[in-house]
Amino acid sequence: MIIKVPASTANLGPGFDSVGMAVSLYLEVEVMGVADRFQVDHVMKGIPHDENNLIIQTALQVYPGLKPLHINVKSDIPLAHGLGSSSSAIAAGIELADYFGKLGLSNEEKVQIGAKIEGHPDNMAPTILGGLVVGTEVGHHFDAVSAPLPPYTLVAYVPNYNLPTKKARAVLPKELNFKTATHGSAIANTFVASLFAQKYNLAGELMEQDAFHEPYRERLVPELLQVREVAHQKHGLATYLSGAGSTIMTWIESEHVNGFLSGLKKHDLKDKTVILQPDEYGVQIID
Ligand SMILES: Nc1ncnc2c1ncn2[C@@H]1O[C@H](COP(=O)(O)OP(=O)(O)OP(=O)(O)O)[C@@H](O)[C@H]1O
Ligand SMILES: N[C@@H](CCO)C(=O)O
Repeated sequence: MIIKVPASTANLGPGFDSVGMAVSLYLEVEVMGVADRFQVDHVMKGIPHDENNLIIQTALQVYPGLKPLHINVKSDIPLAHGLGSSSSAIAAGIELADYFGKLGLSNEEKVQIGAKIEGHPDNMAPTILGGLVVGTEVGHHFDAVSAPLPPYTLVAYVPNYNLPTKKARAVLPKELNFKTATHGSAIANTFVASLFAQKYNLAGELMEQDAFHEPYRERLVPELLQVREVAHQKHGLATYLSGAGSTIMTWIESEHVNGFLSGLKKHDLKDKTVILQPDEYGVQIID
């Protein structure tokens, strides 16, 4: 059995902690068989190979009766770079638990469990459900609504430094004043409405008007404004900090991708770029 889990891009500007989209980079977990102790084969630096691995930790949390397994993990998702690697690992763990524990979890239950472990649902929901998802938890109940898939290619500019979510959340303010909060919320509301109405020019404009996190995180990822500037010159729809960073995401029509990539190089923005598409399927089990 192989569990195939997409990466995700969260926030999309003003949708802090509530909007995210699955994208076409993947984590694959192949179950090799039962074993005497948990064994996780992979080539990711600094990631445990035993029961301390996040995938196994999650599986054991969801189904404590899980017997030791030997699994092989392959991943294209860079760690701590704002592409939801931890949510993808957690989603894989939930699937392992569901499969071997015969738990029969619904997608909604999986999102609920994952969001609790991750702490916020904006990566978990699209990772599990696929597509572009808007969601929140109120009380102990999680609600997610899927929006139409946007007809854009995504260019991820992946700086060669990582940015753990914990560090990127530590620079956020503890409080916002009332005026900033209500205006930020109005921007986010109108942004979400424009996604559902498929009014992408308006969505693009509002994606660059976040008041909740980018103003505070810009100094951690100074390339954000530079990449955005190039995107404006090269027909990009919008550029935002993907998740907690460090990846900078640009939505752009496919015919303009090459021009944008050349523009980045010309402006000495030479870190890795990855061309992505929205993933509409979410986590999949391949028998
Ligand atoms: N495939 C994996 N196997 C085990 N642990 C993983 C795996 N992928 C990610 N992790 C854990 O998650 C951590 C990264 O989580 P973090 O929330 O900081 O960033 P991210 O999820 O990549 O980005 P963001 O949340 O901003 O989208 C890694 O340092 C590692 O501890
Ligand atoms: N919404 C989260 C995504 C990263 O996990 C943040 O921006 O901190």
